[in-house]
Amino acid sequence: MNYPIIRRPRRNRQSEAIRALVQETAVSVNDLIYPMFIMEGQGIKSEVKSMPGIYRYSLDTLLEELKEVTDLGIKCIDLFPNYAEDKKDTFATESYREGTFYLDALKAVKDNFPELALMTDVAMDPYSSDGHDGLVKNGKILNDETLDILAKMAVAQARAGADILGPSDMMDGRVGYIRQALDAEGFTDVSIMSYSVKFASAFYGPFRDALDSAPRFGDKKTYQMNPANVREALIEAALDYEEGADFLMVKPALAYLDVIKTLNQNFDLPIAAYNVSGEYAMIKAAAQNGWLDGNRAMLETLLSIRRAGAKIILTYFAKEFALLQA
Ligand SMILES: NCc1[nH]cc(CCC(=O)O)c1CC(=O)O
Repeated sequence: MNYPIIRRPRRNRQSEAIRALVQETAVSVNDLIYPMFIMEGQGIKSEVKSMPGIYRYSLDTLLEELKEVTDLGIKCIDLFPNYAEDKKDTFATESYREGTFYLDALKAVKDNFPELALMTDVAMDPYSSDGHDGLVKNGKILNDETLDILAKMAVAQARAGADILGPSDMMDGRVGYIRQALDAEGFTDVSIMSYSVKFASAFYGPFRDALDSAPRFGDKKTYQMNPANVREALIEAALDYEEGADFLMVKPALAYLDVIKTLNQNFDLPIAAYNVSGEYAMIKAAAQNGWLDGNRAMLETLLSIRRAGAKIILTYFAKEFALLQA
């Protein structure tokens, strides 16, 4: 046969060395934020059932774990508190009261690991007896009344040493409101990574197990976005940009790679994506059953999120990824 093949893309795939030369995207441990869970107590390391390899720590065991995590080169963690049911109330009072185990833990983490960038979540759900991200009245989630609580929470977390605050509540106007509250208290250097485009997703299930924070009634569809929408994502992102966010986040990641790409093309701020609990659980479950190669699926997943345009990935795989590189 005499058909002339002029362009042979396979030439650029013929060896490991050449493949490395032409590789367009890479994942580095520098890109990763490791979400971790803390609870009150001592000597606790309790595995989250739906998230194999992920634990709820008490402060003492968390500090031990952080030694390992930081030695592996992880530079940022996002610390979520698990509150006992009897500490929760309508107003999420524990989220900003001085001397709570969580705020004290933030201080301790910062004292012990001053180089570590410490991120926190700003939303009412782990502290709310209604399990919602905002204040509930007569079955409705109130927007403007929630902002006051979020601002108190944000200032308390900043005071405790948080470097990056992650408003994950999806109330309107919260980034600007929190920015103003932080600046008024002198925390002009504390960053805001806004959960700008957060969808009402089934993939948060395991996280809500970890924190016992599932909504007690209804769902989150009046504040989290409809998974069908991407043009609306531009509105949310533009508002957060104007209100002073330092990073824009898309959450979840895998079912929303097009949204990540759209944001990356339209905004010059660093784009983050949250590879959420359900996305982690799916790969873990399949790997445990021997249905796929967990490490390869992890690497491919992280790479796809970077390729879509996220510079930063919040992922429960952070430690495993770092261990593989080490
Ligand atoms: N507002 C709280 C919050 N912050 C991060 C997640 C989910 C993270 C994950 O699934 O890994 C949630 C849950 C939710 O909105 O219901």
